[in-house]
Amino acid sequence: MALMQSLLSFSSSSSSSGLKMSTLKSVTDLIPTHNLPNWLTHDDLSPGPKIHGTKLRVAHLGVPGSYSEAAAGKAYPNSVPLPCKQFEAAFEAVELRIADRAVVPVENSLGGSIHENYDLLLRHRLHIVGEVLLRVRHSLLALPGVRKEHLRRVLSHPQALSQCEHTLTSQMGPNVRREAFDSTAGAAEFVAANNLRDTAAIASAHAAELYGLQVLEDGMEDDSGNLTRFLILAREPFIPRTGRRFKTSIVFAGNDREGPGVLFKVLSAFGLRNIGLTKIESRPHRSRPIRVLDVAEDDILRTAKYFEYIFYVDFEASMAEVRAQNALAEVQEFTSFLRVLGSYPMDI
Ligand SMILES: O=C(O)C(=O)C[C@]1(C(=O)O)C=C[C@@H](O)C=C1
Repeated sequence: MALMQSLLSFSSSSSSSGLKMSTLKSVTDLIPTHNLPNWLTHDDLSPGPKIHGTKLRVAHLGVPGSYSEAAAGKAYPNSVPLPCKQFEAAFEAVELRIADRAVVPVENSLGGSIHENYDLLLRHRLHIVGEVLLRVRHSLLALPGVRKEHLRRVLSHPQALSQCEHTLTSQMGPNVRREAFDSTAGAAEFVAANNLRDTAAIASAHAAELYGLQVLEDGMEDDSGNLTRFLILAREPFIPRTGRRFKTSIVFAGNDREGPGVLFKVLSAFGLRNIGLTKIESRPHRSRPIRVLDVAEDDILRTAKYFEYIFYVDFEASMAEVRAQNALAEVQEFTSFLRVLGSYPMDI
C-alpha cells in the first residue's frame, strides 16, 4: 500500500497541459475482422464480466498481421486480440473496459519516436505496466505475378516507410510514390482486396500469408537489427518491486521559476544518484507553447521568446527504490506538474 501511495503521490494533476480527453467516436473505430471471436455490441461498452471468459483482451493497432498484433501476442500469448483503427481507439478501449490492456509502439531504432503515442499518454490516464521489444522485419508485398518493374506506388504505415526509406530508393528508384496507410497489414489487405497490380505494400511476411500476396523482397528495413519498443497500458498501475530490472517513465513540465535551466536540474537529480536514463523526449507544451521573458543585452532590456516543452523521461530504477523516490521528490521542486506514467519490468 505504501508503495502504491509513493507511486500515486507523484501523479499530480496535469491540468497545466490543458489537453482534453476525447472519447471513442464509435465502436467502429475498433476494426471488426474475421479473427475477432465476437462483433462488439453496445452491451460490451458497460463494465461487467469479461466478454471472452477469463482471457485478457488486448487492444492494438491494425488488422491481423500488424506488428502491433505481434507485440500484443508476445506480451500475452493466450490473449484475445482487439484490433483498432487508430492508436487512440486502443487507449479508449482500455478506458471504456472493452479491453484489459493496450499495446502501443513508442519508438523504433530507425524511425525514432512515435510522437502521437507520447501525446496520447498525457491525454489519457492509463498506466504503463510493461514494455515489449519486437524485431521488425519488413517485406515488399505484391499480388502474385506482379514484378518490381510494374510498381508505381508503395503503401504502408509512415513508420514502416521511414524504416525502409534508403532500401526503397536504392531498389525502386525515386519515382515510386510512397503513400501512408493506417497500418502495414492494412496496406497489404488493401492491395489484395482491390487487386492493385501497380501497388505494393511494406508489411510482414505473415501479412503476405494472410492476404494472399507474394514476397517480392525480404529485409526491406535499412538496418538488420531494426527494433520497435511497445508499451503495455492498463487502468491500474503495476506495483513496483526491487530485485528485478525496472524502468520508470515520467512526464513533466518546468515551473515558471526555473526557466530554460530546468532540464539540466532534473537530469542532475538522476545523475547524482547514479540512475541511468534510457530515453528523453520533448513535445510542445500545447496549452502554453511560447514563453516571453525579459532578457538584458548590452544593458538594454529586450524580450526573448522561448519554446515551452513537456518532457518525457525513462530511467532505470523502480519506484520501490528510495533513490528513485528521492530523485522524484527533487524533480518536483523544478516542475509545474509531474506524473509517473508507470514503473514496470524491463524487457530484457
Ligand atoms: O503498422 C503496423 O503494423 C503497426 O503495428 C504500427 C508500427 C508503428 O507504428 O511503429 C509498429 C511497428 C513498426 O515499427 C511499424 C509500424
